[in-house]
Amino acid sequence: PYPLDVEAIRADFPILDRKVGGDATVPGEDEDDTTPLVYLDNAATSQTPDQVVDTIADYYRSYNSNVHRGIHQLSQEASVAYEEAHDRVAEFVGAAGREEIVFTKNATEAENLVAYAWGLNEIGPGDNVVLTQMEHHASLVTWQQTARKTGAEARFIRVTDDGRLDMDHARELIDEDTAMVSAVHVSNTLGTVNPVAELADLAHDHDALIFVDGAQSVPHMPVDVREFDPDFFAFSGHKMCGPTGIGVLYGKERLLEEMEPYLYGGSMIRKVTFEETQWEDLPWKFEAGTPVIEQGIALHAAIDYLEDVGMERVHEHESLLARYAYDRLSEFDDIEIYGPPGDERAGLVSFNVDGVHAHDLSSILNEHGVAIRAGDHCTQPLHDVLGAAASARASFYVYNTREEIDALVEGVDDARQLFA
Ligand SMILES: Cc1ncc(COP(=O)(O)O)c(CNc2co[nH]c2=O)c1O
Repeated sequence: PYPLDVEAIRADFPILDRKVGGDATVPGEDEDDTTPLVYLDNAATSQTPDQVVDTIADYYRSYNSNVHRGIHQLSQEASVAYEEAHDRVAEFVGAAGREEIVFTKNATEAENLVAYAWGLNEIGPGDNVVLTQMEHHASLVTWQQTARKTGAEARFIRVTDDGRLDMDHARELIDEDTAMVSAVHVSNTLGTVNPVAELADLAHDHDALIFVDGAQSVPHMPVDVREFDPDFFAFSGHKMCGPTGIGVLYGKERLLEEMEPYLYGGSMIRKVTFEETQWEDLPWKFEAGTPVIEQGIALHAAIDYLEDVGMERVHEHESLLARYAYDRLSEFDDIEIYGPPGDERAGLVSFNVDGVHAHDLSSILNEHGVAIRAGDHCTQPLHDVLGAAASARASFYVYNTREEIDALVEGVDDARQLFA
């Protein structure tokens, strides 16, 4: 049995009834020799339930308007919905309120916002920024380039052979010259869940800030920033049943208040004269121009959907699938699985099959209707550490089943036979 009602959840995602392969290019057309879709690429992007799609359609059908309280009913309705979406996100991650929640277009932009609006002004020669070897490019490249521009040193906490952070090395690297620690909460390649509370304590003990990348944690487990006290925290709506085009930056109000905006224009101002400009209150100061209105309202609906399922149950379900996938793939002695053991990881498994390039494996799996990700998962330096140019990654969500993992394993076995 599963900790959640998978069949009821699957009914909310019509895309999961898709047939792929054969000559079906769109549903309903000639569906001979096609196979049912098995969607196992959720770390890249999740699917979107009817409840969220309906929310988007309803917005455009009945109260689409620009926000910031135009003097007409549609704008009032859209403004309230957009502002309340910030309140809902704040509640979901344990923030104090909407003034600590900035909507961006994705998690990558959230990282860049802090690098530009805080990093370029606060980091200088002699400082260092401490990252980890398992960072996604959204944080690794952003802080690597910020260090380069400011004359600071970029340091990288080592990953151990079983895919965990080397915390002794972290204690060595984080010192009195550390300005920022930027660490991924859950690795999108290894599935490792990092000790972010311990990292935050290390940073704060040295008067450094910490930015935690929550893109792979917020969608998959209960997250409360009050439990690990990050100064900044980022995630994306499209990985958590929401639409593309929205990310979230959580920042401590005190820090966001002190920071200068780095995108200027309408909506983010209170008063403009030819000589000077006064900024709008938080969080609007960091939301220049027409914001991600529909996306914010849809993210609110996505959070309602996930909370209705229950984040504890989401986490339990994915842990069960991760263990099952890890155990099934471990049956083959020519498969290398990256990251910690099956019972100590988030809901994804990256691996390689001896003699089969990840891209070839992915295309063979596609013929089986199985969608995984193959490549470097925007963690190229980590793949250098792993000694692999690419890896295959299966990643799970609330609507996946053990039978879908069996289909994955069957396709992997076919590929092994083909290339053996
Ligand atoms: C840990 C992590 N951080 C940041 C990002 C960036 O999120 P975005 O700004 O919404 O793109 C991703 C997306 N990861 C992936 C995107 O596609 N495959 C992936 O593994 C991620 O997994």
